[in-house]
Amino acid sequence: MDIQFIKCHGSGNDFILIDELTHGYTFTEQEREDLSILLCDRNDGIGSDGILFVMNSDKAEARMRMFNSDGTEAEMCGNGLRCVARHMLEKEGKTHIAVETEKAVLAVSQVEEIFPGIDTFSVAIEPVSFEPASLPVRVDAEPASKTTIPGLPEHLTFTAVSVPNPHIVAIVEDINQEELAEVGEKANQLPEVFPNGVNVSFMKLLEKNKVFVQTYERGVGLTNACGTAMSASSLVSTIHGPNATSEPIIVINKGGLVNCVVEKEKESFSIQLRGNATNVYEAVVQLDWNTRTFHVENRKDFTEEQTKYEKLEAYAASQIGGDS
Ligand SMILES: N[C@@H](CCC[C@H](N)C(=O)O)C(=O)O
Repeated sequence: MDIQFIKCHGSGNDFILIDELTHGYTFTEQEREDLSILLCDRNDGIGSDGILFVMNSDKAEARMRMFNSDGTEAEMCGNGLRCVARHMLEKEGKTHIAVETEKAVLAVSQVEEIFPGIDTFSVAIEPVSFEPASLPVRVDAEPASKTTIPGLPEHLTFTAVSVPNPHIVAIVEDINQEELAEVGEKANQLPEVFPNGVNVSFMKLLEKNKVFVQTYERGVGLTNACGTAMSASSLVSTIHGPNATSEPIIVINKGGLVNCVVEKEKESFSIQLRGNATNVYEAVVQLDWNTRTFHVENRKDFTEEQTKYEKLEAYAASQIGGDS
């Protein structure tokens, strides 16, 4: 079978985008899981943090399903949704549309550049909930806000929030990547606390409305950036940190930067996540389903986009010079 795909990224969180809608692919659930494990492999596959499947929707211009590199499906993916938004906006020739995700139909649009030369896309991150059952998380504190978590190091306090995939965020003085990896792994081996697993982020407050976030992603491990984690962290920084709602919060990450705007209406929160959606190359996977072997053909690189993105990357790196 030939499968056309686009290799793309949001803040260096990289994906294989497969448009089932346009190409008329009809994968089974098992095939989507198998494709994710096979193609995302960084040693023997194409290598990526996950696969974005673009599908038909009765409620919106398209539906996005996101599978992590271990083959598990996530409720939501912020960086991935920007890539799907770009793909669909270009396809439809529009500046704003809606995309169906597992828990909500979300508005996506092209907006003002967050960095010179970087086409920028904004996606709504909702529903947002601190309700422990929404992650779920099982701890004594309800909601789990700035609390220690049994099984995780006692010097760290976490706030748990679903956006709507599950996140815990700790505000730290300095980000220790090795510790984040250990805590992330451990948190995902605590089914009595996190029955569905959890994405774990460390956030360093850099200055008012500017933070640095790194994430251990459920189903993947440490990634360059996680869009929903940066959204969840921005929200936490308005509650337990100095940052403001209704103003852009710059989130520096290992792969670049994004802006998050946290909106509060009565007791409800929603977040706008704004950032790049960069195409790296497009190609075709020639896959033998029987032997589970494949090779990639007809690769076309989007070199100009990469060059522009390198400037953003260099700027972001300069903002976190001393951190791991
Ligand atoms: N990197 C994504 C989130 C992907 C899903 C996550 N690993 C999960 O299992 O919840 C993002 O940009 O939000």
